[in-house]
Amino acid sequence: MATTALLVDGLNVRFGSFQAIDDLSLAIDYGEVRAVIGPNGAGKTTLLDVISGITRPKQGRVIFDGVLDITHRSESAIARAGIRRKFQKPSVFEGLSVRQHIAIGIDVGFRSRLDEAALEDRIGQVLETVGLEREGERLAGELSHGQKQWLEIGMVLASDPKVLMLDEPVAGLTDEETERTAALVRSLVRPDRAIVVVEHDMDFVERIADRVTVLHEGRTLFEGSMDRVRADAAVVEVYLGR
Ligand SMILES: Nc1ncnc2c1ncn2[C@@H]1O[C@H](COP(=O)(O)OP(=O)(O)OP(=O)(O)O)[C@@H](O)[C@H]1O
Repeated sequence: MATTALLVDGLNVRFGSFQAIDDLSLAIDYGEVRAVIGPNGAGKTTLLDVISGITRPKQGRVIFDGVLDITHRSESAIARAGIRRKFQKPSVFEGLSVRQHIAIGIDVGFRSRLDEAALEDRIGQVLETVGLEREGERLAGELSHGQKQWLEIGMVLASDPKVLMLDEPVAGLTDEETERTAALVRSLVRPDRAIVVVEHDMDFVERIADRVTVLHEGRTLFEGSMDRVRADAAVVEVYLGR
């Protein structure tokens, strides 16, 4: 198995005359939690958009699993390949139950390999993983903000992704919910999975990240452990010191 889950190579994204991603290269390994941090407008969400096939780069490539060039694949093909994302804004279906959400997250290809009992088992496992095993029959609209975030993480987990991308998973959560989310993210680490998290909450990042990539103006400003990130003068100058 390749050790590199995602290789981003010489990526450039422009919006009109604005260079959102500027010759960015980085490698994210299986088995790690990688946090991507940086000031507003640094290009973090744009990077996730390119990896998930929503935004087309002007130049550069994204290679998945060592061999598969996903740069010009469709969003659905990239998702089917095993790259899943939780978006920044919670977007649950208020009138559907928690279980129904997880069933939706188990994609058709995966589902066709499961009989009814196996499907129910899978839904139960996912609910237990995200701590919603007692909420299965509730409508998503009745959940707290934190529970909605965990439900969305459950939806992306349901198909057993190789790459899991979480865009601001603790925005708006209480301290206790943030702590639970950190424990949840760490529980999802596996040797054959890479987890990429974009987040502004630095204490949360410190709890979850094996390595941190600091973006600034579409480029990598620094990469390393959170300790080293906190000690880097340039990072303090453009981001942490603010
Ligand atoms: N579709 C678009 N058209 C024009 N400009 C865009 C588009 N998408 C993003 N941008 C601009 O590109 C820059 C990078 O945006 P991006 O959302 O990637 O930043 P970010 O690092 O995720 O910031 P934040 O922390 O605020 O979410 C921003 O200045 C943004 O306004």
